[in-house]
Amino acid sequence: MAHDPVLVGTRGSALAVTQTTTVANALSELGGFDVELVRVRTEGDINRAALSQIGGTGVFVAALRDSLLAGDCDVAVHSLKDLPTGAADGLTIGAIPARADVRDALCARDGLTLAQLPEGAKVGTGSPRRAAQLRAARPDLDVVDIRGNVDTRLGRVAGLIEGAPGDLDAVVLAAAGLARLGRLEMVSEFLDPSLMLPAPGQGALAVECRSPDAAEGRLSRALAAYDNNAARLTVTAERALLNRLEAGCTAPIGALASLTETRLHLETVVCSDDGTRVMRRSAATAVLDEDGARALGVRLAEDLLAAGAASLTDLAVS
Ligand SMILES: NCc1[nH]cc(CCC(=O)O)c1CC(=O)O
Repeated sequence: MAHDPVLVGTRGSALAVTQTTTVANALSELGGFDVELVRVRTEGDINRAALSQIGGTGVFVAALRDSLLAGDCDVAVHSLKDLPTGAADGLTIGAIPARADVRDALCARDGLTLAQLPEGAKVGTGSPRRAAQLRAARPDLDVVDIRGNVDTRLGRVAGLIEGAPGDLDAVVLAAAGLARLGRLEMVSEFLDPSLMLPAPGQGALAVECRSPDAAEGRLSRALAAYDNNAARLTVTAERALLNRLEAGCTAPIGALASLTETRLHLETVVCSDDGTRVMRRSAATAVLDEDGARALGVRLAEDLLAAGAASLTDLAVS
């Protein structure tokens, strides 16, 4: 070998390894280099306490970033929705590949849809955003707070996974994660974004690298070729909105941008935790570059704040 392999950092969960393998193979193909996976154990994987007690989902990201900065890996692959919106010193997002299905999916017993779930049905989710929108759509549901990886969650649904003692009627998970794990057959309904607006960045991956490495060399060429313009613009708008609201990935906030040939459109929802109050807004721009996307997100966030969004949930707004 003329060159060392490019080291690709990943969390150890089945979903993370699947995602990272896809990314590593694509980069290898585009850049004509060998790749090697580096598994990084994160505090979020080791400590099963409530995420809010150990510093939010940022704990999944911090160890990967440390590993990048220490030179233990050359790129790290994250689920974009788990990546805090603030910049990390010395690091940059080198590529955002084409986005997978952005929707949330209901995985219910007996193939039931949301409308078909019986009154008072128990639906599991660990996400305040999903909980609030579920309650808004079906105030009678018993929304149960759950944690764990995708298979653990699916195992909580009665009769869904053989041998698992299901105690819930349904769970809500990201369609993208289920697809990557080959678990789409568990889905009883793909939830329309008009009912369940996804998390900012849902369905997208981020390939993070050291800032200088994004600018030159074999890795930068592969990253630039792997980057997808529609994914980058939509995710940039969604994250700019979240950032301006100074909210993290655990806030009851949904956002989804879409790109046509002439416009970038952004829709958002802010909910009270109990789902009794819901504020939905949208905006669009004809400026189809990253600055335009960022400006759109900021403008829509400010529109929300002016309309009193901070009274719905705990936004640390300035
Ligand atoms: N917070 C966990 C997480 N982070 C990314 C995904 C997979 C889907 C995606 O890439 O958005 C999931 C699982 C889920 O929400 O069901």
